[in-house]
Amino acid sequence: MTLILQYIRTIYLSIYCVDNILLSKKHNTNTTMATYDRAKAVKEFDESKMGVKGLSDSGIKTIPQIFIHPPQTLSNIKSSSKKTTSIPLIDLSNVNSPNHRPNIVKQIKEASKTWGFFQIINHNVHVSVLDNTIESIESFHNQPHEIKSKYYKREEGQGVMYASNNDLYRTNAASWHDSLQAWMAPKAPEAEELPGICRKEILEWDLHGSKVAEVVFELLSEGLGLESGKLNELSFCESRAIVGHCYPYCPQPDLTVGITPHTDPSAITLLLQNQVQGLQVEHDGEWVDVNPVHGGIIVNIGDFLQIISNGEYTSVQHRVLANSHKKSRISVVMFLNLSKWKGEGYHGPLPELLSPEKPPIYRDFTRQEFFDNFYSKGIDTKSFVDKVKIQN
Ligand SMILES: O=C(O)CCC(=O)C(=O)O
Ligand SMILES: [Fe+2]
Repeated sequence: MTLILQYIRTIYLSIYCVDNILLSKKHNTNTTMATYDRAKAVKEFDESKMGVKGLSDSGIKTIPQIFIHPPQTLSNIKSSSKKTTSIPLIDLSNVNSPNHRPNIVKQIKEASKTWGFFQIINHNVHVSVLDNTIESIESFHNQPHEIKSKYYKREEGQGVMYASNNDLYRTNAASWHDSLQAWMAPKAPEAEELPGICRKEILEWDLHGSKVAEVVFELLSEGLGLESGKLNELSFCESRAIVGHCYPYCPQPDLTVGITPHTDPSAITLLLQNQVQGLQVEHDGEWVDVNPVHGGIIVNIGDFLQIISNGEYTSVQHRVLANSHKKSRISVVMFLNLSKWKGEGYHGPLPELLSPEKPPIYRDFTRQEFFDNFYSKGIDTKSFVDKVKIQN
């Protein structure tokens, strides 16, 4: 995923914006109109720098062809999600109480195994911090074209970016969302490049979110029967990327998607969302809605943790439907990633988890291999996990 690409190239913080032109060029979908020049249409859209929000605000009644997904992506887009089920809700209020902690660890372990997703409440971050972060991302996306377009960049490796159809989310058709992305790291000089309109709030959430992530990693370590600090030793919390998505109203939500099904390459991801529904998680072969819980923080397991936990935890596919509500859907995602620049070395299932009864189900791999993989592919497949899986 391009997150990882950025990760390779940008040690410190940057914000960027990209679109899926490059991929669109590679994956020109067949079209019934022989005259339709997809690459040209994508280029024009990109050069307009208006983003999906701009298109939506212009009052269009039909979406441009570049956003129309092939039937295979759309076939189950309307599949009714189980209304009675939802991802586990875990209350962290007594997380430091020796009486309650084992039960919380048990819940986290179970959720990470069966769902790959859970939602935490009473996590010690004031709800106003979460609300302000979401609102500031919304304000960024609501800015007039003249201001927002200054941040619009699509070349990889560039610093500041606001995104339309970020190529993190590339697929063979554009998806109906814009993003603003920030790389966070200690002493990041590029923090100055964050747009003024959401800078303060992003930095605030970065501070609190990192602490939440540390606690979650402790609980996940304990769930694996490891020392509490084991996963934090791998310093995922030092390599953070924050992405502020905006899914504006889509006039034809049955023809496109907000984000195509994918798993995250991170160790874990923290996600905030406003009250507009759209995120779905695959569970038992069905798509289940992730209902907004005010003040909740959604956590999901990424591919990297699935591998190093030797499959104890699961990185699960999720997607976002195109937004049929008039109000924009906003989500703020914090990826806690493997650090590219922390030396060389091999990764793979943690040796502490292996025994003759529990042999490794994934082989070891180098950091380079991990990053090269995400550099070269989109987010639509889970190929790295499949690639390192030991076949027997
Ligand atoms: O917007 C969302 O709720 C999901 C975003 C997501 O899956 C991602 O950025 O990887
Ligand atoms: Fe994701």
